Amino acid sequence: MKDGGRLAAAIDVLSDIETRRRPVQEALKDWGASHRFAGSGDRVAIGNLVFDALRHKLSSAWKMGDESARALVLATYVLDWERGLDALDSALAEDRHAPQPLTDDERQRLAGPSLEGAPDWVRADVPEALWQEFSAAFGGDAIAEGQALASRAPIDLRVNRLKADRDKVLKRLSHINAEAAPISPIGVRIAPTTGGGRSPHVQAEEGFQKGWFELQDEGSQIAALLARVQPGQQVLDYCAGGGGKTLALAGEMDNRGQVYAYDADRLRLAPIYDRLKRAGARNVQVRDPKTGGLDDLEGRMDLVFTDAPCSGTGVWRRRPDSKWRLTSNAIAGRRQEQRDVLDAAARYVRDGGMLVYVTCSLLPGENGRQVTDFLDRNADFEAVSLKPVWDDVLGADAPQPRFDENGFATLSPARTNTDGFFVGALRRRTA
Ligand SMILES: C[S@@+](CC[C@H](N)C(=O)[O-])C[C@H]1O[C@@H](n2cnc3c(N)ncnc32)[C@H](O)[C@@H]1O
Repeated sequence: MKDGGRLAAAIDVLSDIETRRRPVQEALKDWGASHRFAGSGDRVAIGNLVFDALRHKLSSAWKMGDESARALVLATYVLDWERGLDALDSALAEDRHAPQPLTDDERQRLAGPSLEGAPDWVRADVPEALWQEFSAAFGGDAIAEGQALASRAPIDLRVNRLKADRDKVLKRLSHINAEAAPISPIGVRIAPTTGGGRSPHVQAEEGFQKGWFELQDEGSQIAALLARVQPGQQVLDYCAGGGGKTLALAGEMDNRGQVYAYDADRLRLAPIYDRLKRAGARNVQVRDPKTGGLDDLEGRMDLVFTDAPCSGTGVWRRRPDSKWRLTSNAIAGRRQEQRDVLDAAARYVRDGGMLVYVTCSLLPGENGRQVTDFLDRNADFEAVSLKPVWDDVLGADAPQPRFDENGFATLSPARTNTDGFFVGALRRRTA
């Protein structure tokens, strides 16, 4: 396919997503199934156009004076991909499957794109309904944070210390330009592609199959490292889901001690079994909510890790469609779940043990406020500053997250070049 056909396809897929409110991957898959002649390079380019158009939906619509799928895709090609107007004219002219030629208005807007007069949330590409809370979190940096959340994310890998070290993984992945991640001592990073570029398929690498590394954003790795788990400890991962954090915690324990992986939704736990096997993590016991309760763990855990359900505002780089779907009802629902999770998880912490609360949200109501409300309800817990832990585990010279007055940490794309994560640490006071 030529660029004209790819542009037309991206417009079709984006219209499908917008009009039928379909998940991006599903709409792309359907398009692929009904256009079998398209090569894999075409599919990648079309997918990239759609994802990038969603990332910059508000600012592109403002520049174009039009929020149609056509306007968003053309703006992505000319402005975000920096192909320019001449390339677009050729693409539209050379292919009979291409979209209609540019109108005078479109040409004018693409030639001199302007955000003049645009409100801050449009400049930041953050939904208007969330702007008040989002900007309260970041003050003068809010627009820069929104823009960083609208960029492409790198591929981050976590080296599994049970089976490999970072040098070994870097050597094996040098052909895909893997580099040491800037903050996590066990992180490996592959820079994001640009334009229609294809990301390497790291799961096809021998090192992945052998369990030397896992796909995991650097922010997620850091959240687990800040819990500072030690070999020999008793650990409960209370919202284990598919096991991303469980594996990261187990990777620090040298197969000594015990990790209990629990989730209220047994279907979410399903992938954990294969992942644990591949990683060689032998000290993890999965507790299925249907068959294995947690009563025997009450008051016994050195660390309870709660990677709570959240709005996912911190991972908009990777799931730009979720940004435009978020409703205030959904966020209110997550907040209630977070409160329930904290109250339930706290029961398992021993005297002097730690409760670590994590979200991939950047909204204060799901983060610091949730934890301080918990502290108000539970006088037997106290906040523990993560600042000294950060300096000790990651180095005082490493880029710093935002620390609030309790020493809770907020990582973000603009600040730490990671996904957005909140980490708060609490200790149960000794009697
Ligand atoms: C952010 S996800 C966990 C991701 C996972 N830790 C990882 O790193 O791959 C949040 C999880 O919390 C679970 N959850 C929600 N409410 C819960 C509850 N009351 N008790 C336990 N788990 C709960 C959800 O099923 C979901 O899998």
